[in-house]
Amino acid sequence: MTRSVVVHPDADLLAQATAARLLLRLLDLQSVRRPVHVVLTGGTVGIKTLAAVADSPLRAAVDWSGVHLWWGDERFLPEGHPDRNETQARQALLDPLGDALPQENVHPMACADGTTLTPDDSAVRYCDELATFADPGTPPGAVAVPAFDVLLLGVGPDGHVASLFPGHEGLEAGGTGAVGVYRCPKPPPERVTLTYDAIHAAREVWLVAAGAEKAAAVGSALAGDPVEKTPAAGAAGTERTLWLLDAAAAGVVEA
Ligand SMILES: O=C1O[C@H](COP(=O)(O)O)[C@@H](O)[C@H](O)[C@H]1O
Repeated sequence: MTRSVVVHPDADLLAQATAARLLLRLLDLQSVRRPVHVVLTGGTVGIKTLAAVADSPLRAAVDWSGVHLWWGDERFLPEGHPDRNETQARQALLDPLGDALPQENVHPMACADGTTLTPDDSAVRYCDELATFADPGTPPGAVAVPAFDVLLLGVGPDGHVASLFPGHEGLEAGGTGAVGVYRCPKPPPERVTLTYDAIHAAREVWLVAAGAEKAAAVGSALAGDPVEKTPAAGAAGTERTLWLLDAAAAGVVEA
């Protein structure tokens, strides 16, 4: 597995460069395999990146009927809630893609629906969905998830990725692809997240972070601090782990 760090001048250029990188990666992948599985992230740069994908002329070169979209985590809120990562991703990218992206290729985590459905229930449903698309070659005992081609992760100022928060439940969840998490330090308190087992099944993990408030967490993760302190330190793909930063998150101080 290779790990690289790429630094861009600011958050806008980071989002545009990440979008261009993702679109070119999809084009490369589509010349060798189908379907391609991509995991989306929420968060500031994550959604900015999706908007940049929608705005790029390169988006027309991708065969979206061969792309499946998943989420790394979700805020457990009612359907259409503006704070759901899914809602924000739909507005930024999925709606602009329109019919080019078949709805059956879109795999959101189940919403709070006003019944007794819990984040745990939503996670169980997601595990079932993940298992449906798992590689036939998944070894016995490994979690049944697709070998995601690109898994995008935002990084919180506290070093959280997906909804894996420092010192919080979910960090130790193993043997399953997704879990419900409760009492999260960042609102909303109830969420659903992929586990490290699912993240580690990805071929490529791309961590995107912008802003000086992320610099300490990024530095800690790159230094290899324990995941209990900095969950981002534990995010890695089987083939490649790519850190995509703006200068402020990289701790670059202007002279
Ligand atoms: O709550 C979340 O936050 C993180 C990071 O968000 P940011 O706004 O600080 O960039 C995000 O990666 C995650 O998907 C989301 O649910």
